[in-house]
Amino acid sequence: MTSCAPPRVQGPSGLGTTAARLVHDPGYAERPWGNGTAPPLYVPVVERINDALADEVDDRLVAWAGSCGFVDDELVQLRKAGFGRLVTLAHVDTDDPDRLLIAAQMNAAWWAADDRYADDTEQGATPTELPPRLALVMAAMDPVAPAGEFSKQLDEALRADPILVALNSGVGHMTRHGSPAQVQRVCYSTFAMFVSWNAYAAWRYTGAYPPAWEYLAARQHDSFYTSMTLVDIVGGYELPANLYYDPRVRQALTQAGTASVMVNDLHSVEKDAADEKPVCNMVLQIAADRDCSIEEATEITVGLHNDLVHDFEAGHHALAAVPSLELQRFLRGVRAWMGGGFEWHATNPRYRS
Ligand SMILES: CC(C)=CCC/C(C)=C(\C)COP(=O)(O)OP(=O)(O)O
Repeated sequence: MTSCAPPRVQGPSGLGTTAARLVHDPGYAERPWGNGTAPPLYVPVVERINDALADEVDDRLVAWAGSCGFVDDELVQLRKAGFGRLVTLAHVDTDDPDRLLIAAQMNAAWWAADDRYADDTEQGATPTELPPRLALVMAAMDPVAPAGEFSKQLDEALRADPILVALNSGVGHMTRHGSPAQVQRVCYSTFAMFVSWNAYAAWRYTGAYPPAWEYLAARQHDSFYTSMTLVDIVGGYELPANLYYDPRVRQALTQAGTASVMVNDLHSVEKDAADEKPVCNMVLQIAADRDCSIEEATEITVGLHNDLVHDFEAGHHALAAVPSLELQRFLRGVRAWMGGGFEWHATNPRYRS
């Protein structure tokens, strides 16, 4: 019997991968951030800044959000957040605003769910309501099979909340551009992310916050890995599932996703600490664990971030030997996402205290 599975990854490993650290790759740079007092972050360089394209995507995003039921100040805040700008910085292998809109819609909707259901007490997030809300999000993203009289009430619930409408609509748009395997990849990494959100909710509810190692393990699934699942759909090609899930590729992608979300934690310390139920954050968990200052915990988090990026870089170099154009394009796309994600956080009003 012949197999139609793509070849398993067999790039070099071992010494060659660590040697990559010794050679400076011009695709990366040390960048100052925040008020400039913390050590610099080692990040991929930004490959594209195109404000006109970003504005176009943001215009389309805000019009779409209005059609999902977001109103007035919510639309103003959405525009200000600049998710169109984020995806234009991060997804550099297309200039097509309709494809970029897929990523803008999904990121805006994920962020809205995160703020309103999980993190932001002022916006109505409560730990005890989170799990059932997330169960409905899953139904909005991955249609529940028709169930006679029970479907009517479900449909009403899915239409009653703009976040659910947005996630349903965003997946619909993604489905028009991506294959079934790609779409389910996005859905299931979102659902894994929700397990971490539920863990944070339990920690915030009991007040028994996790040690840094446990938070970091949860953060791997609640990271920009989820955003990076969109790289090939937005780019207009498909990385086959058996390459996407190859352990060495997966490790590189989780390193990239976690590194990028450490950039978020570094920029969010004040915002996360200020909530009446403080939001888990690597800097805050390290400071609590080690009874050290925020400055020291920041330095440790920067070190962790930089190690993750160096490890991604080494893994990327090792995987360069794999004869798959899609894999090479995807890894370049993930590298670009990290660079664009850094630029967005460093320049976004959401993270300015
Ligand atoms: C993939 C994605 C955008 C998921 C939503 C969850 C999310 C907003 C992040 C992974 C970013 O982390 P965090 O919730 O800490 O973000 P803010 O600091 O509130 O911007």
